Amino acid sequence: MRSCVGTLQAGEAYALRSDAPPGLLDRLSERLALPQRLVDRSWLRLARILPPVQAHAETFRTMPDELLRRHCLDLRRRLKSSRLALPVAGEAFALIREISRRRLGMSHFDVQLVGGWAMLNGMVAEMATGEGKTLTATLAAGTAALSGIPVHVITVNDYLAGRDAEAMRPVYEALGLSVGAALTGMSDAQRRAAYGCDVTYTTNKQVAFDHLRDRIRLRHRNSRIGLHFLPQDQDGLLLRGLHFALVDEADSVLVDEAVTPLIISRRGRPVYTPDMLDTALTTAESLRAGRDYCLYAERRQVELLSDGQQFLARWAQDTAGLWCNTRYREYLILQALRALYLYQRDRHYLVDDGKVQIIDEFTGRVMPDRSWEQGLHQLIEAKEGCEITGEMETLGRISYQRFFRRYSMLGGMSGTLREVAPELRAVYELSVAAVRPHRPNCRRYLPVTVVRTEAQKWQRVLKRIATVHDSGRPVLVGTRSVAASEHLSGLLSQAGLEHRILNARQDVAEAEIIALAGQPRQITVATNMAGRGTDICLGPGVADLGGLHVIATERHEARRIDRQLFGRCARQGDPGSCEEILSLEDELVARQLPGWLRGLMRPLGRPASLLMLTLAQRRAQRRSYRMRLRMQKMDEYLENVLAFTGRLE
Ligand SMILES: Nc1ncnc2c1ncn2[C@@H]1O[C@H](COP(=O)(O)OP(=O)(O)OP(=O)(O)O)[C@@H](O)[C@H]1O
Repeated sequence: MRSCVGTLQAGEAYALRSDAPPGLLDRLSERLALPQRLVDRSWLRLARILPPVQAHAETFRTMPDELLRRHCLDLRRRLKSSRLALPVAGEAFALIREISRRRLGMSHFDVQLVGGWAMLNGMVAEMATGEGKTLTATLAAGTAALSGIPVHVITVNDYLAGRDAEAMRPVYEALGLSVGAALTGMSDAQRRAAYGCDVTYTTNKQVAFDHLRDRIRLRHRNSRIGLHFLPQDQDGLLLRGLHFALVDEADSVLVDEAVTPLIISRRGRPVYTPDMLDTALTTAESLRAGRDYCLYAERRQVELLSDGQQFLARWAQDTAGLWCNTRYREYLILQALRALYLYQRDRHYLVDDGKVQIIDEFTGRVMPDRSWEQGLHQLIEAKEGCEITGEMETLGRISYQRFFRRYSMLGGMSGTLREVAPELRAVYELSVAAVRPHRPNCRRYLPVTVVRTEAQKWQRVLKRIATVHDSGRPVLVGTRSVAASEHLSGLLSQAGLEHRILNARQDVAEAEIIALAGQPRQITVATNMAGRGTDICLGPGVADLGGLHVIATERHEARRIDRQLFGRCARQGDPGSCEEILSLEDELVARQLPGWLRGLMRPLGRPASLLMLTLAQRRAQRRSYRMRLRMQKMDEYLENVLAFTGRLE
């Protein structure tokens, strides 16, 4: 086996592609392109991988292990010289398939071969949830790595990255390839070793931060020539450059998460004293909504009205110091209003061990290193009675859009890509290939239930859980916040229904909870942590009873995320069912639709309620899209401005 550690050598290039933003034509095509047009035409072209794989299948099947290993060495040489051309790549796919059959007991299906070929050709493969993307990725990652290209397999969280690296390790090792995982909490040396492997499993946050750290270290040699001739002492670098990235859950990583720039910062001294923060909070509390200020929950913004400004001006006459400065005073009070009314404990953040920890809205996990900017974090700390930390000072900044454009080769996969196909094309020059399912999907969608109040909703949910539980089937209930999952857990305990709960507060036993979630009569309540990527295997006899039943208790900002939750059931042709039990008091509706519209439509019954929910979701999706565009423009602006004043990485 090859050595696992291969840090960057002096004189070796730190591979990087130009990250120039897309031009006018790309933007135009994003506006005009219909998702379907981008998606479907590729199937026939991609299916050309099947004949060469079949041609080698029989030979490899009868080859003893030792001979297969020797053949592997020969193939590596030919892959390098052929630059991943179809016949040799087909042979590599056949070899990986045979090794996977021997080591994992799973032989890639034809549709997975097509998916793997799409990824190797720089496309994102849309394969339905449960179609086996983890195994499919070994084809593209293994073939590229055999040809000498370092591969990063990138996913959304540490649990999935670690799980996939371990699950697929036997295949890579039998191919003579080293495999590592670069995860949160590892030392620099451990992560460097992981990036030195032929195939590295990691998360988008980890790899982008590590690249940003490298760039900060290389700040004085940002030119492409400078990166080609690294001096001897550059062994402090973590990565070997950005060669080939295979992005799992590509819509989440490349689209949803692209609204937040990655910032490396260092904790500075506190800007505000605890007294100042307390004063800001008590003064903000004495203002009245509607008269002094207006809350815009969907944008998480507050506007100070003229009555509020006058009230603060009068109040400031009796104070001293910075409060006498109008701009400063109004700014801090606005931040205090946001901290008080727009950021909720157990929904947007947790208080753990006396610290405020932000919850990632998409993954449901805590982000231990993150903090809000411009006094907001400190105001929330004061609100919760925590110790006040210092403000963060920015050392380096990069957007995901810019980061992923720097890979020499980019491919990916997800179950939910259609809606974002034009955006992927315009921003990353990626096309989507729709891969057919291996077996027809047996998922049953039960009718949506919409009730008026939250209390009614939880009663319905409880009733449904009890009914499905009595039938012997396992149930997975998805909630949008830690608070909601704990509320439902309380109700279940009162009703004497044994259950398990998976959320940002209780993530230690994640693998064990997931392993049990498909067993007969099991009830699992989970936030988004049990969304993407989670593979719930059915226990004995469960398929005969109808498989896993999924209940969604709230809609997400994007329909794609709801579909990911439904995708936990009915995988690989298994039976399974899902339903939504929603209320008109759910946050999505309250945030996205004005009160008058909700009042007008409420008496009109179920069709109007459903329409409201769809409208609310559409508005939220459009808003996120606009935010991403703004983020991209901001990125371009910063790049232009900093070209004169010094770069931020
Ligand atoms: N070729 C195969 N033969 C047998 N089982 C397979 C094969 N491919 C995948 N599986 C099984 O199918 C299940 C689903 O696989 P996996 O979790 O990779 O799906 P996925 O497409 O990544 O799902 P999601 O979209 O939810 O992330 C796993 O239990 C896996 O072992």
